Amino acid sequence: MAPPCIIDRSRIAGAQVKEKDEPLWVLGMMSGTSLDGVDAAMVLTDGIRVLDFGPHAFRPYAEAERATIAAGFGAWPGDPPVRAAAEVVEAAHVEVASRFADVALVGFHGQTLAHDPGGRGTHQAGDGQVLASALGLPVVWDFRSADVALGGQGAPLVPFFHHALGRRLGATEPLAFLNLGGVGNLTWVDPRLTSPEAPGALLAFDTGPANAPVNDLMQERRGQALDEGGALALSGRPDAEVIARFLASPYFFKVPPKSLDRNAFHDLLPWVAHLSDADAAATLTQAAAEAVARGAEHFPAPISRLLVAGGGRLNAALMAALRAKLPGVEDIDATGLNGDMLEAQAFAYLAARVRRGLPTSGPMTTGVRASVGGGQISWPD
Ligand SMILES: Nc1ncnc2c1ncn2[C@@H]1O[C@H](COP(=O)(O)OP(=O)(O)OP(=O)(O)O)[C@@H](O)[C@H]1O
Ligand SMILES: CC(=O)N[C@H]1[C@@H]2OC[C@@H](O2)[C@@H](O)[C@@H]1O[C@H](C)C(=O)O
Repeated sequence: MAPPCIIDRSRIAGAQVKEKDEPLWVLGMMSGTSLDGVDAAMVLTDGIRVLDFGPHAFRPYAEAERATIAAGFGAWPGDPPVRAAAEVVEAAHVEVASRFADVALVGFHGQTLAHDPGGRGTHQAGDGQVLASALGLPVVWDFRSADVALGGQGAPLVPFFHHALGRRLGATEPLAFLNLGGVGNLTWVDPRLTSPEAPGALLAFDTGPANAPVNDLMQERRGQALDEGGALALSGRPDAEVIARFLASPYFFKVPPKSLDRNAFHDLLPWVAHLSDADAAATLTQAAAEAVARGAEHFPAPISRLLVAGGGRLNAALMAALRAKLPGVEDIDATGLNGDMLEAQAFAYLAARVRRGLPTSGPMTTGVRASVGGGQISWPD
């Protein structure tokens, strides 16, 4: 059962009749591939500029909730485990959203259970109408389907937000944003171009597995969720043969835009089965950095700053491996942004774009044929 909603409803009616281009406080929520929990963050935005950042919260999944969602990995709408997974996702989001006041609009990503853009499509568990009814707020959700329907990868979607951030930071030359979640994704941005839709403004794609393989290893060998700080990886040595085999994977020879399912590199663990815990962790961590370096070869022009967001930036072994391979690697927190909340903030920004009818992806971010606005809006009953 969702807790009572404390959202200030007196403000909502006003928000809904506001001019579409007026800035709104939007609550964005993301449940990422690592299944640690729900990130929620407020952004003041008109869907073009990022004007301010508001409060944020993290709502971890309990062990039983995580197991229920994980049982739905690989499942498609209508498959038996999906209903239970979606109910957990919806309840957790309602619970965390209820902690915020003065929300005018919600951006709800949901939890990706399966992603096969060239085949069955993409599937995020969680129904935006359930949230809209429970919260009494308009909710933008189902951000990826329209892009996939038009031939796009449906991911990554954060790049239009990265473009807005590049401009907010006052950058005057190309820079890149790297997200190190369960999967990695990289966005090259030219902030001199005012619109993310302008040809040459962006190039984005998933780099490969980031934290997911090392998390899986830690779970399997040590019963731990992650390699805290990268300590285990730092005590080992990467295995060159495994790295070479990894880099021979067909994914690295695909030209971007391209995207990955969390489990796309599931076969990595058997490849390190013969290694000690430390060497296996070092190898999987190095592999994530090598994948990013391969990705950077696709940049249309050199960059001097690579801003790293996502939980992987807290892994010292991963950051050291990246710095050894690429110039300009910085923890994005050093710029004043919040590397833990970037994806949640992105879905706030994208929700504001959907509300205004603006595109959320384009040929150079998802490979979609033409710029497209994903997302549907559900209204409170
Ligand atoms: N202190 C830490 N030390 C090492 N690794 C960490 C630390 N904190 C987080 N991580 C790693 O970051 C992961 C979580 O990152 P994040 O929250 O960015 O992923 P996500 O949003 O769930 O995934 P995705 O971006 O792929 O959807 C954890 O599962 C862990 O592997
Ligand atoms: C299908 C899906 O949910 N993909 C996620 C995943 O996690 C990271 C990477 O793979 C990225 O493509 C995407 O998430 C971010 C938020 C995005 O769409 O930009």
